[in-house]
Amino acid sequence: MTTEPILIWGAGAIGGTLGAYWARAGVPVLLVDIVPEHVEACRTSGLAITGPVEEFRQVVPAVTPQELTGSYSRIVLAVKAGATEAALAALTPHLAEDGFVLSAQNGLNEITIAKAVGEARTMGCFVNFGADWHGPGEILYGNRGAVVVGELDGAMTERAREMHRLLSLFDADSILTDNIYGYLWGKLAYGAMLFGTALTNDSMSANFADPERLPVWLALGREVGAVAVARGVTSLGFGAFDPKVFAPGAPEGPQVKTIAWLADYTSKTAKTHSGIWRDLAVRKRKTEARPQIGIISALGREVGVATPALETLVALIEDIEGGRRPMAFETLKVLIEQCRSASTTV
Ligand SMILES: NC(=O)C1=CN([C@@H]2O[C@H](COP(=O)(O)OP(=O)(O)OC[C@H]3O[C@@H](n4cnc5c(N)ncnc54)[C@H](OP(=O)(O)O)[C@@H]3O)[C@@H](O)[C@H]2O)C=CC1
Ligand SMILES: CC(C)(CO)C(=O)C(=O)O
Repeated sequence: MTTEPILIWGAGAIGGTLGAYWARAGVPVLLVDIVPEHVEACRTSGLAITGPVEEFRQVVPAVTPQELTGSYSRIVLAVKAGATEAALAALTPHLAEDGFVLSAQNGLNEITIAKAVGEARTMGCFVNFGADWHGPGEILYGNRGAVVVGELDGAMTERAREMHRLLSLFDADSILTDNIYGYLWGKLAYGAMLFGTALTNDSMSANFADPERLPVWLALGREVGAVAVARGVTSLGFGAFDPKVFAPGAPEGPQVKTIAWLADYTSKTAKTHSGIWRDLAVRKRKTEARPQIGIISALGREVGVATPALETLVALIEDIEGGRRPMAFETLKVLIEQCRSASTTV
């Protein structure tokens, strides 16, 4: 068994939680993060994991990118999508020739990573557990959620099996898949809806439970579903969320049931609001809207699929980021009205 640490690049909500669990299980880990106070807390007093799943404190070796030396064969990338390129520039000199970067992120960062380090040095991962970085050395682990890993080409390699074994130490229900892009597209359908919930200050669950907002969730699910199908992706989900119900021509009944399930599912977490909401309302910073949601419209255009609701969603999020619109129902209402009138004209 190798004693070389797994490098976790970005030790916030997702990377920090994985790192604390792995370190506690005796897996050698080294966190890399640009927040010096967080790095200092992790390696001295320890990283405190709080919340309903489990509470513990774990010292985890950690460095800033400037302090890092050496070459590593396994790098888990867990920065927000907007930081992916900067992180890749800094990590590539530390990636072994025969090593790989595993993206523990939302969106299709694997495409960017593969361009930077090569497809053969990229592995995909779908993470759907909920966590929030609350301050240096403090992470709320709000709920368990799907963890799925796989090679981009679906091959069942030894290294993918090993990452699955390691991820299973974090969550025993982790899955090894031959269709990681299917899971990533499934999360994009849910993720687009999460961006919609962040247009207001209401919780994810309150958003999904409100019948007035239903046309938005349906339109976003259908647009992502249409692009996925046109690109030949077989989307996969989690729990009772099956993104295939949003495929073109699919009946509305199962779609409505899926949103009702999401209202219930998102009511059972200590992380009541999405990471997007947190970026806007708490961290006061740009979200992953353009790299995570904008890319769906760009990929849709390539195959002749229009995505008007997704485009308006990104514009509204960017208006909030730029201080041009409030985080409030009146902003979501713009999208509700667009989606309502589109569904009556079809
Ligand atoms: N949080 C969640 O519940 C979930 C998140 N995800 C996805 O996981 C990914 C990570 O999100 P999350 O953990 O929430 O984000 P966080 O902001 O909590 O953590 C990212 C950490 O990486 C740091 N960072 C930024 N740029 C760099 C860099 N160049 N090098 C090293 N560290 C850097 C950040 O610092 P700083 O804050 O100063 O930028 C921060 O400490 C995202 O794609 C997100 O959408 C997926 C499922 C659930
Ligand atoms: C809601 C969650 C945690 C997925 O369950 C997420 O992906 C986010 O906050 O962006």
